Amino acid sequence: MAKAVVDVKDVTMRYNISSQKVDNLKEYFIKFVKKEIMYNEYTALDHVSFQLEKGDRLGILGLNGAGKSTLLKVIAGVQKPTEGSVSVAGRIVPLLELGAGFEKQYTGAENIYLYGTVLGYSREFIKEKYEEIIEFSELGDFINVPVKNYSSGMKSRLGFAIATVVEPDILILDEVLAVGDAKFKKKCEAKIQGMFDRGITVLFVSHSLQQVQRICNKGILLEKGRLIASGMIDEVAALYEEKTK
Ligand SMILES: Nc1ncnc2c1ncn2[C@@H]1O[C@H](COP(=O)(O)OP(=O)(O)OP(=O)(O)O)[C@@H](O)[C@H]1O
Repeated sequence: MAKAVVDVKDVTMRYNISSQKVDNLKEYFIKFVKKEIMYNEYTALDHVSFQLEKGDRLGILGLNGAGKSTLLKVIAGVQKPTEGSVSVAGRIVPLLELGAGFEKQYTGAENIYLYGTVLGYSREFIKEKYEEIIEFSELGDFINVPVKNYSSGMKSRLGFAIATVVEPDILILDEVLAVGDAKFKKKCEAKIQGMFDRGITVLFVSHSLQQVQRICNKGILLEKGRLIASGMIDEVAALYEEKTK
C-alpha cells in the first residue's frame, strides 16, 4: 500500500456540555463557586480510524450531529482530539467556516495579512499574492472597509480567496461550495475543480449526496460519532440512503 497522506488513528472527541440552563455570567459564577455546575460528557467522535492515499477524494456522510464537521476540524488541526492522533503529509488548506477567523474591526486589506498569517503564510508571500486575492474576491473598493460592514457572502468570498491562493496537497471542504451568489459559486467550483485535476487529496462534507458522489471516489459513514462503513463512495452512499429511508 502507498504511504498514507492522511492517517487518522483511533480519534475520540468528547465535549463537556452544561446540563443546566444558566442565564448569565453572574449566575454561572455563583453556581460554579457552589460547585453546582454539572456537566454531561458528549462523545462527538468515538475511536475513528482511516487512512487516505494521495489523490483520494473522501466523502464524509452522516446525519446531523454525526460528527462530520468535528472530524474535519480535528484533521485541519483546529481542534485537538481528546484521544488518538492525526498525521498529515503536506500542506492542508481548510475551507471551513469561511471568514470566521476575521477581525471585524479591521478592513479586508488588513485581514488579508492577519488571516494569511493565521494560515501560516509569510509576509512576503502575502505581499506577492495580495492583488490576486483582491481580484479573486471581487470586493473592489470594499477591500478598504472594515469587515464588520461586509455581508456574509462578501466575507466568504474574501475567506475563500485568501485560503485558496496557495496550492494545497490536501483540501478540506465543509459545505463551502455554497459560497456567495451563483456567479461566484461557479468561479469557486472552477478553482476547486482545477485543484482536483492536479490530483490533490480531498476531504468533503456536503448534504448534497449527488455532489459528494460527483466529486469523491471514497466514502465513510459516521453514526453518532462512530465510523460504521468505509469503502468506494457509491457503496457507502447506497448504505447511507438505505439508512435515511
Ligand atoms: N464545541 C462544541 N461543544 C459542545 N458540543 C459540540 C461542539 N461542537 C460540536 N458539538 C456536538 O458534537 C456533535 C457533532 O457535531 P458536528 O458538527 O461534528 O456534526 P455534523 O455531522 O457535522 O452535523 P451537521 O450535519 O448538522 O453539520 C453534535 O451533537 C454537536 O452538538
